[in-house]
Amino acid sequence: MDTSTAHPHKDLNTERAEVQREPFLVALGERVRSLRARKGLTRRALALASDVSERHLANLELGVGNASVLVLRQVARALDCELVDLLSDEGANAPERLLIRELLRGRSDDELRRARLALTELYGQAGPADARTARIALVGLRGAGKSTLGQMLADDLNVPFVELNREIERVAGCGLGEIHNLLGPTAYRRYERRALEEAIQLYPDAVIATPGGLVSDPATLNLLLSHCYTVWLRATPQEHMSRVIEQGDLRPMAGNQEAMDDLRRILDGRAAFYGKADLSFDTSGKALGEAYGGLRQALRQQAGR
Ligand SMILES: Nc1ncnc2c1ncn2[C@@H]1O[C@H](COP(=O)(O)OP(=O)(O)O)[C@@H](O)[C@H]1O
Ligand SMILES: O=C(O)C1=C[C@@H](OP(=O)(O)O)[C@@H](O)[C@H](O)C1
Ligand SMILES: [Mg+2]
Repeated sequence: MDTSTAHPHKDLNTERAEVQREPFLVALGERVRSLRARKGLTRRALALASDVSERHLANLELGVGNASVLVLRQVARALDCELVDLLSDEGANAPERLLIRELLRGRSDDELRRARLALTELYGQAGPADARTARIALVGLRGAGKSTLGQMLADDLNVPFVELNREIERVAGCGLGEIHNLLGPTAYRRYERRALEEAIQLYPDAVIATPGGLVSDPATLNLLLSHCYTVWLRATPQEHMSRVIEQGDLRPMAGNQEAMDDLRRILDGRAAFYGKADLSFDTSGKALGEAYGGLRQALRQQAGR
């Protein structure tokens, strides 16, 4: 059937453009328009200020085309907002978020940490202060000694030792391998959070060895920091690697240099997050017994345990 007689060519194109408009680009365009209106700028004025043609800007505002990141950055600068404000509704279109962000702007890391603690308190997410030191959680990369030193510490303090990996398997009803391979990383993180919530409920007094990747989920990290006295067990990348190999995991041997580079990158990427722990303890260059003695002493001095 020849539809072109029923629908003139131009209408078909318009219709197609309507159908094909990508909702994300439409929302992006609406945010640009709304930010521009709030500033009281005409499209022409914004075009001038951002050095983007009026036509290009019109397309952007209509959600047509796909503006480059650099063009978006120019528009954001001209609107005096962050690039992310164009991309997400959590930004400049929500007045409270905007006002809070303004209060936090330029603060030091320590000031931000105090703001986080105050918010944790305000939203009832903090555990009682004394309960926090009763629950010691060890964080760090594979081979840090979380399982080994954790078990020794629990025996010494005469409290249960909780290997969170086992709790995750219990919550999921299958092995870690199955969770990763069959259900994927998002499901894994969900089980990990649920396992930690349950462990906090079940064990007021314990030593918890956490999985190395736990710090990559901010909600789970918040939960951990607010309910446990946390200790980052540190080691050099070489020692992480040699300890893991010594435990019989020969996989990293295959491409040692590549595996070493990966390990370094993972450690670099996580260090600032592991660093949020209440205590950092360096295990490198120490025999196991010596490391344990040092950890025990640091806990007595810093946490009164
Ligand atoms: N100074 C040290 N601190 C911690 N572990 C050490 C040290 N020296 C040797 N090790 C060995 O390194 C391994 C650490 O592995 P593990 O406790 O399983 O770490 P994680 O649970 O953090 O992955 C253990 O076999 C432990 O005996
Ligand atoms: O560092 C990581 O990304 C991981 C470390 C492992 O835990 P351990 O640190 O307990 O060995 C593993 O269980 C986890 O799935 C991923
Ligand atoms: Mg372990």
